[in-house]
Amino acid sequence: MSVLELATTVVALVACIVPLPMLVMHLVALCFGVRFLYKKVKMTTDEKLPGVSIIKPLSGVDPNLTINLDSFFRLNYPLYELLFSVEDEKDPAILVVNSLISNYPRVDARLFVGVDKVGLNGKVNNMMKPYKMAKHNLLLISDSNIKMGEMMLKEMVAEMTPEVGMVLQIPFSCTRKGFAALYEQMSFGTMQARSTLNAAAMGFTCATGMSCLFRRDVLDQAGGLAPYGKYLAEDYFMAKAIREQGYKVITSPSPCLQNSGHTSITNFNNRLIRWGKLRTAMLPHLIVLEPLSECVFSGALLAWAVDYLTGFSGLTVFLLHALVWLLFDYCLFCIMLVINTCSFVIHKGGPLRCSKLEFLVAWILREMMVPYIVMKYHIDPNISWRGKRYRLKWGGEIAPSDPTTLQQVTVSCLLVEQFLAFGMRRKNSKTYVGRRVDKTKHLRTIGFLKDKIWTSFYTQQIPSIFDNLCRTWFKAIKRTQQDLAYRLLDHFSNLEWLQKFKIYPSYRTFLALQWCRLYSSYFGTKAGKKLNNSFKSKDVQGDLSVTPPPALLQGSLIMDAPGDGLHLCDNVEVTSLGICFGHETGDVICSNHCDLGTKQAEVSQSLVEELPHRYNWRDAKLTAWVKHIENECQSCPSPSSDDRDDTTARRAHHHDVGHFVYGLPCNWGVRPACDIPPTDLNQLATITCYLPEKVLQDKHGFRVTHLTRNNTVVNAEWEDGQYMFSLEVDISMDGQKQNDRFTFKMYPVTRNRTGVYACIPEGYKQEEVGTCTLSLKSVSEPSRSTDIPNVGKVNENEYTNQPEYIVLVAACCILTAIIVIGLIGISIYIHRNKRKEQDHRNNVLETGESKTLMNGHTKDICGPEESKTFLNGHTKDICGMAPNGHN
Ligand SMILES: CCCCCCCC/C=C\CCCCCCCC(=O)N[C@@H](CO[C@@H]1OC[C@@H](O)[C@H](O)[C@H]1O)[C@H](O)/C=C/CCCCCCCCCCCCC
Ligand SMILES: O=c1ccn([C@@H]2O[C@H](COP(=O)(O)OP(=O)(O)O)[C@@H](O)[C@H]2O)c(=O)[nH]1
Repeated sequence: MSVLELATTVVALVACIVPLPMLVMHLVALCFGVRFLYKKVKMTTDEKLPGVSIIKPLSGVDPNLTINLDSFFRLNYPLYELLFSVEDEKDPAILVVNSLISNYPRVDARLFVGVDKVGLNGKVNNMMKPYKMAKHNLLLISDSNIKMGEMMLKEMVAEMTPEVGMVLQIPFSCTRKGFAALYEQMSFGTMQARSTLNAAAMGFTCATGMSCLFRRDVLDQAGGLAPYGKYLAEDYFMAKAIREQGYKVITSPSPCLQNSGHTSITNFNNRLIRWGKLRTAMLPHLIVLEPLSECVFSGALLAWAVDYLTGFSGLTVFLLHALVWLLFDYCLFCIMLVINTCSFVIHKGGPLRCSKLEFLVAWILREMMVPYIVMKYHIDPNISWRGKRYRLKWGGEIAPSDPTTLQQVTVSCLLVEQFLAFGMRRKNSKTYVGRRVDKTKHLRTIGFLKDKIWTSFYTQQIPSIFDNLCRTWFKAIKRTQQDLAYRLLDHFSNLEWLQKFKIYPSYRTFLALQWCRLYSSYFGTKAGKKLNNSFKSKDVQGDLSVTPPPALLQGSLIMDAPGDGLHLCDNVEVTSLGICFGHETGDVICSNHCDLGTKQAEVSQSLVEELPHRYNWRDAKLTAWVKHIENECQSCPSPSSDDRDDTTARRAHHHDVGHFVYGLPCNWGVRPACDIPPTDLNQLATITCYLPEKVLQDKHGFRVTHLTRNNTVVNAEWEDGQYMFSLEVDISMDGQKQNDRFTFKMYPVTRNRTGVYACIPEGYKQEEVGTCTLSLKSVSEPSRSTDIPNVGKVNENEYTNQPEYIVLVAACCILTAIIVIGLIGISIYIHRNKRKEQDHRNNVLETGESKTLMNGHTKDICGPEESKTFLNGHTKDICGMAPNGHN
């Protein structure tokens, strides 16, 4: 046996052992899980309970934020205070918190705005103010996406015995609608639960800071909260410090229920990738241990080892291993559902909320994702978290990340916006950068203007690509669109030159987003990168991020090819247009931003007629069109006197004229309307208000009224340049105000909530607005049982018939089929090779090439068994074949 063979055999033997600790881990998780999660907690009487300060660091809103925060106002605990904190005064979460605080005047709750920067970790910075101001010694840090059961705080405090310094909740998640939510819950209920339960059983510090209660004085002895700002996994290091003070860190039997309103598989995988990066940076041995603790890797290793050592089919071993693993995971998941998720009623051995098939599909999908996730978190040390980017160092400390902080992203958007608005001309040259890329499929150059004008992107054929990229981009910086829009809006408002465009304030947000969309898709392309580089090249003078240098402002420009805006958003149609005139001084005056008002339909029509020709315009046609617009603009009233500069306009030459055309929502002048799709009882309803752009431009407030009960459920007032919302407790903002519409979520839908609604802007009468009706999809209410309230009950069909789910099932089936076929193919190939080898050996024997055999030399022909036969002088059955070729 060669050294290599020997080494391989040793590795194979070790590989055979790997599943054993995993088997132990599975068993420990099951046994400990049953014993631990079902244990009866000894509660202290209310009078003896210590006060608790609950810190809720918030950053942005999601559809479930109101329900999640609301659960903290309803805790069954005698003495506690709620300390909310946000970094940014423009954070929409402020609206949610304020409305809850006013709904629960008897709960001691405060909101802190602004951070105390003690490091790079945004969460720690955000928590510093409440940490300093907390009244009680027991502190509970609880993430924004956590929904708390009424009794959970008591349960956690009950575990806080004198020798304990920190009590953690095992991460789990609420049962929510959709396959992505099942995927998330299944992942927490299997792989993560296995590790955390094992860690708890064996006394490891497996701190997850989503929900952790600790003694402030103990942490203060270790320097307080501030030192943890330098880590991203502050939870792990805080737990470590508490242990080092001689206190125990233990786990509470009630899992922490994450209940984010945005569930998507990609989002969740990105979270896993982020966490994986943190764990392996602070505990490098997990680089090896984590993959080994995954079914796919340990199964593959075992399959190979068994095949190598015994020749037994690796595929069979792999599938059997996966089957056993699946059964363990299934049992653990059932155990984790000990809490009838989110109804907060102990429900022993809770049933699966999905069919076994759905569980299987989610499980297979997760297992198939594992190699991708593991690979991803080893590739890139940069981390994006809630709009901030960090670079991880070994040991767990963080540094500012390489490029693309939010600031830079914003600036890049701005670059595009300037690029779009002003065209891009190299200094002292007639060549426009845009021409270099006009051959790509994303771009078109308006025929005859080619030499002068760089046109915008051709979006007609790729709106969905734009959308996807845009979404990815927003996700990457972990900001809601609304959130980002606020920032951009802010940024835009400060640009003097942009103000000259007189873009309606409410509409700027939309434009900002569209520009960013363009940015994200365009600079993602090869051509875009080139272009981006030329932006940076020294050919271009001036600091583009501030104000365009005069040299760039001269000449023709076009902001958007006529009609392109139409395709960026479903409900947008070109109704407003203006003309920018190049001025002798190099300044740009964009005048005649004409409110087309009643002419809207007419002008839209004329544009629509132009659309087919828009890339083949002749000079004369353009001139005619410009004239037409000018005439239109002269005849319509301007919104304000400084809005027009007709003198300059008329002075300008046509070749200096560029057109900017942008879309306004179709319902510029139409009456306000709303929409509520039919919803099941106890489920989530979506109320969408469609407000005419005019209303938004004039900064009217509006209210959503439940006409059937004559009750206003949402009140939006325009204050300090933004809408301030007062929402009923079961209503939350969707967080995605789109252009002319606002979406609100109502949860849970009760019978009282059904009926007719209207979104009524200030100054409108009820009769002037459209109404919509919240009706129930299914009439029958889910059955109630006495011991298990139906709050957490999920409709049996909840997971089915969803496109995402069906696509995933299909994808899983196809992938599984490919893998199985692939493995079978490999097995057949190996088998055939073995057969060939065998045949070859036999041939060798037959043709007598191996005369050595007769002399008793056996090497190189057969294995040891056959050799023996030969040595014994038997000529039969050598290598399974008689020398004469017969068996
Ligand atoms: C051959 C068998 C070997 C077995 C090896 C076991 C490998 C363990 C595998 C996975 C560990 C999973 C740990 C679960 C935690 C998952 C969540 C997570 O990673 N959270 C981190 C980040 O949390 C967020 O950070 C920002 C903060 O603000 C947020 O609020 C947080 O939620 C968090 O930092 C995690 C810390 C725990 C790391 C310790 C992991 C040690 C696990 C050892 C368990 C081994 C037990 C079995 C031993 C045989
Ligand atoms: O820069 C940040 C990042 C996070 N958080 C808060 O930290 C908590 C955890 O954030 P997230 O849910 O994104 O973390 P995850 O659980 O995904 O690790 C939430 O309450 C956030 O509002 C914050 O205040 N500022």
